[in-house]
Amino acid sequence: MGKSSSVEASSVLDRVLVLEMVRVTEAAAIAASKLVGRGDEKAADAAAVEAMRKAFDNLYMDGTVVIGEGERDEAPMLFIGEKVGGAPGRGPKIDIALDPLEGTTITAKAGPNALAVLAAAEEGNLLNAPDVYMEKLAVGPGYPPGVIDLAKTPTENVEAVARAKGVAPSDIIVCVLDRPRHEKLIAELRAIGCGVVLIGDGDVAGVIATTNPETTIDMYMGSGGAPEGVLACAALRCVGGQFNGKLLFRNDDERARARKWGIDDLDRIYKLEDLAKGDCIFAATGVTDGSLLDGVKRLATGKMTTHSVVMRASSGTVRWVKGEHRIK
Ligand SMILES: O=P(O)(O)OC[C@H]1O[C@](O)(COP(=O)(O)O)[C@@H](O)[C@@H]1O
Ligand SMILES: [Mn+2]
Repeated sequence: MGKSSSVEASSVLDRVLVLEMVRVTEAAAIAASKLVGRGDEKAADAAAVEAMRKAFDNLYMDGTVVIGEGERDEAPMLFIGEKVGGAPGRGPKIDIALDPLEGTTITAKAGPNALAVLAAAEEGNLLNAPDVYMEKLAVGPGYPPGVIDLAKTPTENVEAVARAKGVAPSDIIVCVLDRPRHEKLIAELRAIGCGVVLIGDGDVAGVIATTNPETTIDMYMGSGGAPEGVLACAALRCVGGQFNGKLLFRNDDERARARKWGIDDLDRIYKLEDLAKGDCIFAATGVTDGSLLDGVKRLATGKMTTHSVVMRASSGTVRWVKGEHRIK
């Protein structure tokens, strides 16, 4: 663990068949899609979890969930530490970070950008992030290393990105989760003239949006789930971009959780490679239409379509996969 060279690490992931990961996110997205707009977040999440759990059985790997639905006592399936994959004790040892339904509320309300998501890496390469909040700061590819710095103010970060992009700070577009806790941040950004794209939920898609010029989003700022931070980092490792993240603790119980997962420095600012290092795979399937992917569509022809992406850090290959499935 940790000591293998990147060549060895790559061959470990090769054996898992990168493309097979898409079948897992497809299964979760299809299951959740039946609950789109039905107002039942829990049912949608449960459907995605169950389908993803089952789909893992078809993969030749000895997988361990390192980021999942919660701790063993609070999640019946896909809890942290759960073994997944069809070759326990035999197949390659893979760590899995997952969010079978990223955007439960979005799904319940039929909003944009709900995804089924997972990341896979060689054992030890994904941060075992506790289920606490994380302060996030991200920018897409093409900027000088270190252009963003969470130790600096939002204004300073916008100014640095604007300078590097050769535009005025007021030309910078920042994506932020629409939450009362972000009032001050939003006011600061608007005071310097930034465009603030407020999203209701789904910061995995929000962070990844910085990598796609078509979204016009330059930066991502604000706090959201730490597990979602690690998932987004796995994607940025594949397509480029920079990320800073800092765990936020609301009480001693959350601090104790972090220590339990081996996190000693509670004030650390994590960079991209601290959260997802070495080779890794990121896969996602759209549940509802969004900036990254279209959602699951049931057609009158008796077919349904899915849209997925699977990418890999070592090669930088990004594959867009359109699936056509028979409706059973
Ligand atoms: O809603 P909160 O507590 O602000 O948490 C933000 C987190 O919730 C989400 O918006 C949606 O998370 P779920 O997958 O649990 O529905 C994430 O994208 C984000 O990181
Ligand atoms: Mn989520």
